[in-house]
Amino acid sequence: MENQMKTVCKDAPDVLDLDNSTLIGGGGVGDAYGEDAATEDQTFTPWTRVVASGLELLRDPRYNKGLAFCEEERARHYLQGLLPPVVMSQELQIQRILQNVRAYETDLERYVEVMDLQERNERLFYRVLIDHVEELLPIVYTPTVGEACQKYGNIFRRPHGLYISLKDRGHVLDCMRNWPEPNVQVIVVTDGERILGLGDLGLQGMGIPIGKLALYTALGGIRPSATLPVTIDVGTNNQDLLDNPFYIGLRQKRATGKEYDELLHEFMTACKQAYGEKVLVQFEDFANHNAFRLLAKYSTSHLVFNDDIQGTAAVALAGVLAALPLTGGTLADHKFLFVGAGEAGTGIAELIALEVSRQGNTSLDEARKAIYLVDSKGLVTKSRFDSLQEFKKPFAHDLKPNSELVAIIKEIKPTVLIGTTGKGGQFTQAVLEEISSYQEKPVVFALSNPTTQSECTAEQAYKYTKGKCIFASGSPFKPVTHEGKTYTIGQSNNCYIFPGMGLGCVISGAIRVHDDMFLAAAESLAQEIGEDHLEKRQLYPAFSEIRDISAHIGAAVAAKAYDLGLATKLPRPKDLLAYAKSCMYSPVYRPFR
Ligand SMILES: NC(=O)C1=CN([C@@H]2O[C@H](COP(=O)(O)OP(=O)(O)OC[C@H]3O[C@@H](n4cnc5c(N)ncnc54)[C@H](OP(=O)(O)O)[C@@H]3O)[C@@H](O)[C@H]2O)C=CC1
Ligand SMILES: CC(=O)C(=O)O
Ligand SMILES: [Mg+2]
Repeated sequence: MENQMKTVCKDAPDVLDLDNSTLIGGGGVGDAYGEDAATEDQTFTPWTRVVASGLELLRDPRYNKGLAFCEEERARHYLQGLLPPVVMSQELQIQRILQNVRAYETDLERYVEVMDLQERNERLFYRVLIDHVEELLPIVYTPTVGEACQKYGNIFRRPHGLYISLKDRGHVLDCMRNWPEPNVQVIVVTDGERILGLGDLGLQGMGIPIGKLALYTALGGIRPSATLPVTIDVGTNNQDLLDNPFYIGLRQKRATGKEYDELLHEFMTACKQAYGEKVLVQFEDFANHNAFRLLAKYSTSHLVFNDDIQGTAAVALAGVLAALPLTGGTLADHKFLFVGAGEAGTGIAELIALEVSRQGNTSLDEARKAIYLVDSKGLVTKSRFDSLQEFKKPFAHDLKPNSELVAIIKEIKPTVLIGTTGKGGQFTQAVLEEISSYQEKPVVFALSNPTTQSECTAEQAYKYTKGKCIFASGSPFKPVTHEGKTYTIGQSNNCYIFPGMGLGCVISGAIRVHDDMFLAAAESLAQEIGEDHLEKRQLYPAFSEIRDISAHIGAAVAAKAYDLGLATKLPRPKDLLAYAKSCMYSPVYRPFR
């Protein structure tokens, strides 16, 4: 039985590791409950292990099987009379759930239904999600999760995850200790300031860490009990939310400066205190003025990465690598134009430059020369150097200022156009016509999420380039038929990367995340694309294959961690892929004794 125990008393031992029946943080050997270690003037916690039964069992989502409890289990666990007489297989339960989900009129209703299931019967939730991932990913993830975050206060039913606010300063660790799971391995944390391309949603951004971690489990096989979604509430500058009576966060403007930094630091420190050195912390949907500096600050002391900067970089690089057989040439033969020069844009730009420099044995600066950025003020040029944010400076070119995208494309003639603006519709008809006027097979990625913020739709991309482009998007689009040929739209979304990245870190016991681990993840993902995919211009594999793909990515990431001396799980398994697969959580019902 997984234990639910936690330290609630200052004088009691710090961390219980009941799997090993040893005490970490004080006390004698085998003194798992801290009784011997406590002196007479200290209080200690009277720990008990309880076996869930009866209604408690039915109400515990980790163990509940609903109507799937068999007769013997019902008898043994005091469930008789608490359930209707029918015993239903998990397969039939899945069919019933799907029928209900499909009957709703809106995707938001489907979201509420599916997330309710997560709160009721965790294994059934993951079984349905894994077996029907292509249908349900757009519900639990982009685009629907965006709408859910916008309306989170209104659809709020039960708390899920950890809410840490400015009010908790000085006792963040206590908040973390209130979380019932002692063996957390992956934390996804946001402060809600840049939720997808929807801006500042404050505490309502919580839907994102919850959704991302559901994918860590469903796509990457991380145990649900090892995942912890966190939202740090420092207020919001979204006036509509502040005025909304149903808003669930602090009703104040965002804290900044020292106040912000101290809370974040307390949180980062508490992560390690509560879960040890090797807990993976994924920064998610922070605004870029915090994202880059938090990543720089904590990447040398913690196992952290920023999904929007680094995860996105790996998935986009994988897509470009996969497109090379169609475009011809090598990565170094391409010229890249990024429209949107923030976390996603410059993150991808840097990883592409790193890959080019590795492949060609050239310097990073040399590789960056083929990469151009456009931000809200126009082309990133040397003339703007002094006022540019640090992360844009390496890509400033000696060109004249220009804020007109078609004119910029005319001048630079990129072969790869990548949108990461968070602003829908930037790839207009004129933009798409221009890039296809000189390029036989332009690569066009519209990466902004959710669908409403996409730089163009898949249909527009194929229509305005007259079927020439090789297109991918951040949110899902249905296949497009243009002049009799049907194109499958690959979803260039970091959800292809972070589950495998997490798996790789966990199975190797990695202590730090290194850029080479993202290169390894990108190369592994690109290898999944074969001629049959390229025939349909599909740059990413089907999500139905994703668990196997995550295992491959996990093995590649772990291998890199071992090669770099960053892995602590020794000896290194001989067959990392088999090991990765063997570690993955599977949500089949377990028989209870
Ligand atoms: N597909 C995927 O996996 C991912 C997609 N994304 C999506 O990418 C988008 C951006 O995210 P992120 O990079 O973190 O956000 P940032 O805020 O860090 O960056 C946005 C960038 O877009 C620029 N911009 C805004 N409006 C325009 C415009 N009209 N023309 C040109 N540039 C413009 C901004 O300019 P300025 O610097 O001047 O403000 C900024 O450089 C979001 O929609 C997000 O959902 C993000 C991560 C992963
Ligand atoms: C996918 C993602 O992380 C984003 O849009 O922010
Ligand atoms: Mg994100």
